Order: sequence, then C-alpha cells, then structure tokens
Amino acid sequence: SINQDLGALMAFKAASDAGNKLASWNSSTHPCNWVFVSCLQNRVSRLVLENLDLHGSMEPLTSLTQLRVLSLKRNHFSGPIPTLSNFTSLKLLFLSYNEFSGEFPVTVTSLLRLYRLDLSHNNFSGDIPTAVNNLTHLLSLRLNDNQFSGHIPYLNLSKLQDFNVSGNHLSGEIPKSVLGFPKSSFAQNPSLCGAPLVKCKDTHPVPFKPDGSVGPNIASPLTPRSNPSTPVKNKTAPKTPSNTTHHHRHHNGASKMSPVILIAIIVGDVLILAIVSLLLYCCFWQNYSAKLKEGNRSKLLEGEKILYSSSPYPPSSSTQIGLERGQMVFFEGMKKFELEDLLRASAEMLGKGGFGTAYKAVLDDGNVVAVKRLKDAQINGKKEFEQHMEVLGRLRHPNIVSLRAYYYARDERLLVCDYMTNGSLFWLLHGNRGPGRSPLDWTTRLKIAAGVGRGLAFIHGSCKALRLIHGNIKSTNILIDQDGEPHVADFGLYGFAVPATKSNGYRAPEAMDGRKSTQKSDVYSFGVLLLELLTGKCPSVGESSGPGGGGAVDLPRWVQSVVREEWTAEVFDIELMRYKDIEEEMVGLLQIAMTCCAAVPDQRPRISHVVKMIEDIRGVEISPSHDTSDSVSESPSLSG
Ligand SMILES: Nc1ncnc2c1ncn2[C@@H]1O[C@H](COP(=O)(O)OP(=O)(O)OP(=O)(O)O)[C@@H](O)[C@H]1O
Repeated sequence: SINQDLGALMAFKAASDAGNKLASWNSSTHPCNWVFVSCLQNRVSRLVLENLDLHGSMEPLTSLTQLRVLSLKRNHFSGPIPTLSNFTSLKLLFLSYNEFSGEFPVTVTSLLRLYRLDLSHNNFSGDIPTAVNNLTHLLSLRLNDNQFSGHIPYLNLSKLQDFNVSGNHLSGEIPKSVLGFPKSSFAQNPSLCGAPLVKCKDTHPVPFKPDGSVGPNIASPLTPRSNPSTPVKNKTAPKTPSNTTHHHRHHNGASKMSPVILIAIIVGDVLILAIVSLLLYCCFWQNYSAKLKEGNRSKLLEGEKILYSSSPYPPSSSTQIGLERGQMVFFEGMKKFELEDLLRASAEMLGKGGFGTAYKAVLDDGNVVAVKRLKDAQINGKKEFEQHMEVLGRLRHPNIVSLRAYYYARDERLLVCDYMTNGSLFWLLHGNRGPGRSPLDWTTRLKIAAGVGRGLAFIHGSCKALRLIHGNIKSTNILIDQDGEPHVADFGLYGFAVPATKSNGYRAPEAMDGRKSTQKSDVYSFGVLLLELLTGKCPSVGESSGPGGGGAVDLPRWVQSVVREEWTAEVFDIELMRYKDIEEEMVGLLQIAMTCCAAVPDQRPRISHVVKMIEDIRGVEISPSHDTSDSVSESPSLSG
C-alpha cells in the first residue's frame, strides 16, 4: 500500500540524506505530492533522485514494489547492490555515476520488464553474466567505466539499440552478436579484440551461445524493428533447433577445409562481386542519374513554358493588376510584384501534389516565395475561386503558411505563399534515415505537435459561419520555417478536391466513402500526424512519396493492437529512446493522439481542446530553447 511506500521512502531518507536535500519529504504529507516522486494508482511508480549528494545504501527502496522508473544517478551510493527482485514492474534503472561495487547485480536479470539498464561509472567487477539475456526487452545496456573483466558473453538481445562496455577490463574476442555497435562501445578495454576494434592476434574461437552453437549477428543496432503491420507480441523469432544445427553444420564443414582453399574461395567471391557491382554501376546508375537530371530539368522547363504561355501585358500598379487573361491579387504583407517578375524568377520545383506543382521562386528583389500552380481540378469559375481566395488570403497566424497573392486566368491559377526554408515535417521525420541523420528530438516534436494544433485550431475557429476545414492534414503539408516553427500549408484547397474514396493513411474512415470532410475528420488526421511524430512511422498507405521511416502503416490500428504496457518498447520511435525521462510525456501525447483517432467522429475532441491537452503535457510553454528535460544521454550509440 501507499503507507508501505511512505515507510520505505522515510527509511531511505533517514539512511541516505545526510545533507537534508529531501527536507520536504514529510510523513504528514502524501508521498505522491513529494518532490522527485511520482505515483500511479496511488503507489510510488517513479523516483528520480539525481545529483543530490545521497550516500549509503539503497536497500530501503527495494520494498517499493510498484516502481517503474528508478534513477539514483550522480550520487555517492556504495557497496554491492541489494536484492532487486521485488521491482517486478521496473522498466528503467539508472544507477550510473555512483560508487557501487561488487559483482554485477544478478537479481536485476529477473526484472523482465526492464528496457533500460545503466550501471555505468561505478566500481562493479567480475564477469558480465550470461543471464542478462533474460532481459529480452532491453533497448539500452550501459556497463561502461567499471572494472568488469572476462569475456563479453554472447548476447541474444534482439531489441538492443544502445550498448556500451567501454572502459572496463574485458578481454577476448567481441562476440558477433554485438558486432554492429561502434568502436566507442568497446574502447578502453586493453585486452578486447576483434571487429570493430583491432583484429585478434591469436585465432580465438568464435564465441559460442550458451547452448554451444555459434552465435549469429542478432543484436546489431542495424537490425530493423519488427514490422508493425505484423502481430506485435513475441516478435523475436525463437531459435529453432534446425536454426542452430545449421550454424553448427556450417562451422564443422568449414573447419574441415584447408585455410588456403577457404581464403582463395573468399577472395575469389569478393573479386567477382566487386566486378559485377562495378559493371552494374557503370551500366545503370550513370544512365539513371542522367535521366533523373534530365527529367527534373524538363519538368521545370515545361512548367516555365506553360507559365510563359499565359504571359502578361503591362500591369497597372493597383492592388489588382489587370491582365489580358488574368489577374494578380495581393494580400496584406506582400510587396507587390508583377507577374512578369514571377515568371522571370529563377524557379525550382519543390514537388508535385494532388492539387498541382509547387515551385520555389526567387524574385529580382531577393524575395523568396513558394508558387503553387493549381491543376484544373474542380475549380468551377472565377467568382467562386476569388471568393475562396479572399477568405484564405485574410488568415494570418504564426502557425499557418500565409497566402500572399494569387493569379487567376482561364487556363492558369497560381497561389503565392511564404516560402518555408526548412522543408516539410515529412522529410524531417523520414528523410535521410541512416548514418549522418540528425534525429528530431523530443522537445521539437512536442513543439511541432502543439504548433500544428494551434494552426489548425485557428483555421477551424477563424470563420464561424463557414466552419473552415483543412481537409488534407499530413506531414508533407506541415512546413517548418527558419526558426523551426511549424506552419500548416495547403489549407482551404480541399474545396477544389474530388471527394476521396481511398485512404492516404491520414484520412478519417468517414471521409473515405466520398463523404465531405469535416472539422472532426481534420482532428482524426491530426491524430494520425501525432502518431507519426511519436512512432517515426510513415502512415501514407499506398502513396510512396519518399523514403518511409519503416514502412507504411495504418497507425491508429497498429497502436491499438499493441498492449498498453508495451507502448514504450514497441511503439515509440527508436530515435526517441536516447532521450531520458520523457516516457510519461510520450505516453501522454499518445493518449491524446488515440482520442483524436476515435472511429466515431462525435467522440473526437475539438481541436482547441486537443491543443490545450498538448500544452498541458509539460505544463510550460514548449520551446526547445528553454528545454531542460530532454537530456541526451551520453554517447548514444544509435546508428540509424
Ligand atoms: N510554401 C512552401 N515552402 C516550402 N516548401 C513547400 C511549400 N509549399 C510546398 N512545398 C514543398 O513542395 C512539396 C509539394 O507540395 P504540394 O503541396 O504541391 O504537395 P503535397 O503536400 O505533397 O500534396 P498535396 O497536394 O496533397 O498537399 C511539399 O512536399 C513541400 O515540401
């Protein structure tokens, strides 16, 4: 009960807090209200006591049976770690930067829900036990900067993304199962050898699995996570007997062959492979890239040609510039220019969407704008188009892309908007996944979620009579400006669209059968966008518009299919695993996203309410410059 938790915390304070840093812990108040303590269902679930000059033993804490998160990082705890078997709910355990000593705390290996274990920067010694393999959920294992010795055991942890044993006294060859981790994961172990460190001098035997078979490379950080469209639980393929015998057989067969023949075969294979690759490169790639360049150029020229075909005549200087075949209309905040200026501007195609093609245009005066050439679609007539633009052109909000001008002619319709220098959210989330990518950190994602919500809430609330909707919320329509602020683009074009019949991954179920979108279907799409931010997965079913971050998925259905306890380990973007203490915020946003994605439109909240809920997640204005809670953990060894 909570009284038992209170007793444990008071005993711990009495034993460890000589400096009285926990002065406000007082048995006459409820422990769930104490600093550094969080509760779930009236039990202590989270205790983060970092850098508080605490000493002695953590023993009294071991009776907090409902603890999920425990961090005692950067204190002066010493001696062996007590028995931790009572922590059956524990998911994150951070004991780094203390003076703990003794053997690896083997009772930790019975905490089957654990997915982050950080024992780094202590004085642990002895072997790293093979029993760490019991911790099948482990994403992060840090044992660096201790006195561990012996071999690194064979690790069969398929989810492991972050692994560090550097700065110990480990010896022998690095097992193949952890081969994919970088050098820094193993550095400063003078007797450790094999890839990615220097080759072993003696031919050490390949490390064997506990059952004696040769270990395949399972725990590589490059191993992709399971495909979310497949059933979620127990995705680690069990090692079948045939599997292991195969490795055995291979190993035995190879050992019978003379090393010279073996080397000759390998060298031969590599040579053939290299020649074939070179030929393929010469034949196809050069051809392909030439075509690609030509294709882009011709598209641009084609665009320009059509633009020039509706070439203007000397314009007047009034707001509405009269043209023989069309009119350029400017809205507030745009320095007037002539259509000719636009046509003369150097243009670069940004992309093609459902409504037309977008270009970046640099005007003579250096102003950069985005120009969208609309396809014919369902634009009924000039009057209707103009009325629509008049409404859109007046909308101004820090989180929407401002429409600055438009041009209407019989066969040409252009929209001129602010150009957003940092591209779309789609590219920030899914582009360039792989080495060298800088991931989108958690605070930025939260800030984008709140900003997009505010932009959408503004659109929904801007014209009560018209009940404006966006109709096409998706990550390519969220553009980021030079300050990293998100802007909702392409609003209001929905009115020109043919009613949709197919899913694009974001569309609400009721908006797919030809029915009109509503503000509630916008909320659904916004919910999917939140799931995209949280999972890093691309929801664009059937629309391959770029490199997806792990395949296209029906995100609401997938998240629903994962049991809640597994959300953290299964659902969240692996790139977010490097940030600490954000689990509750992520779960909070996930819950909001799922409410937005309710199947019945009436059960979805209004967007203004959603924005409030997002802002309440952190309780302070969400801005990266004031961020303190996303501490990037030291040397994350994620490589993708
Ligand atoms: N104002 C802008 N500033 C910067 N880039 C833009 C701007 N408008 C569009 N883009 C870029 O051009 C690309 C194509 O945009 P466009 O709006 O034509 O298509 P889309 O968003 O992919 O699809 P849809 O037409 O269904 O909205 C977008 O992915 C975006 O990156």
